[in-house]
Amino acid sequence: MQRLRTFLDHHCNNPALVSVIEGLMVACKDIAYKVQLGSLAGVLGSAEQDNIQGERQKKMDVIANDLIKYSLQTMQPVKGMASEEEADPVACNPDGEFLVLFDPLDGSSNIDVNVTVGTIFSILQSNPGDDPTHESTYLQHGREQIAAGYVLYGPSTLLVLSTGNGTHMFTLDPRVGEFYLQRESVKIPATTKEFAINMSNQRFWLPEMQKYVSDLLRGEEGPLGKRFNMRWIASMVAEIHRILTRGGIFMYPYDSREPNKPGKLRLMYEGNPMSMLVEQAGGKASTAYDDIMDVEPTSIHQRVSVVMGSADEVDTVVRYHAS
Ligand SMILES: O=P(O)(O)OC[C@H]1O[C@](O)(COP(=O)(O)O)[C@@H](O)[C@@H]1O
Ligand SMILES: [Mg+2]
Ligand SMILES: [Mg+2]
Repeated sequence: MQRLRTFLDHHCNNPALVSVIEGLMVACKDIAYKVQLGSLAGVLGSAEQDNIQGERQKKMDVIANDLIKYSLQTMQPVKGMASEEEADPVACNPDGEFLVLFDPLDGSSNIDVNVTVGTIFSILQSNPGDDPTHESTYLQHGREQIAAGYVLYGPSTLLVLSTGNGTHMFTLDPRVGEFYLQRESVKIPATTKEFAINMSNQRFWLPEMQKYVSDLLRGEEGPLGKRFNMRWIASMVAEIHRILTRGGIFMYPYDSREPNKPGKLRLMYEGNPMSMLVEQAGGKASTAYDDIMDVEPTSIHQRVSVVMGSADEVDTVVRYHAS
């Protein structure tokens, strides 16, 4: 079995990037340990405060954010960071070369019911002279990511990673504290019969999305000509992991509940890194109109409509929106 470090030494010819990924994994192993202990470590429940997005934080959102933040601040190659749980970017080493954007705990509404959550991260190259306290420093297209990944805290702790050369899965052996290669160059099947969407928002979707989902629900009797199965975990990391493992389509589209926002999920630390992992595995990632990684970033907490997974099914959704 190949250790993460050995794999990275062979597949990533950027030692500074390897050291950042390894440093992130030290923090993520600590998060995994605390998530596993749960109430025994006193980490469940609400933090009784809201984040910048007006969402109530869980204790574990704050703990995970602090663990990653403090570890990035000690890494020489990291110039700055932006997090879902931080209103503003945080400066690290002014001479660093990388910017790290992250969602410290995705799906955190699941933490109190012992369902899978995860950490999502995106790594960008910084330009010399850029100010790490300025939001504009971080506003690069998804295509410019040099690495993206997530760590899944489920029955096993997994790292799913791309440095631009395929998407690879690693499993943590908690007995020795090492990640080992589980699957190299995963491929998402182009077709699927499984979809994931929060159906309770149906009446708020655009008519095009309503039409697609209602055709899909008609199964083999409808125009899509096949019977679909549905899953909704309310944890994007867990849904994308299922899709990377066996295919499927995941959607959190625009809806009219907050008409001025393009969607619920965040572009810079949810949409973009997941899009890179999905595309590197042969899938597609769209807003229903354009590729997510081509969306022009305007703020670090920007929202985006998300349709990603099996390529043929994403194409079908885009066709419904083109007509
Ligand atoms: O509760 P809803 O509206 O179904 O939203 C679920 C979605 O929200 C998220 O939990 C948002 O992420 P956070 O938990 O990091 O805020 C996604 O993981 C998930 O897909
Ligand atoms: Mg999230
Ligand atoms: Mg989160």
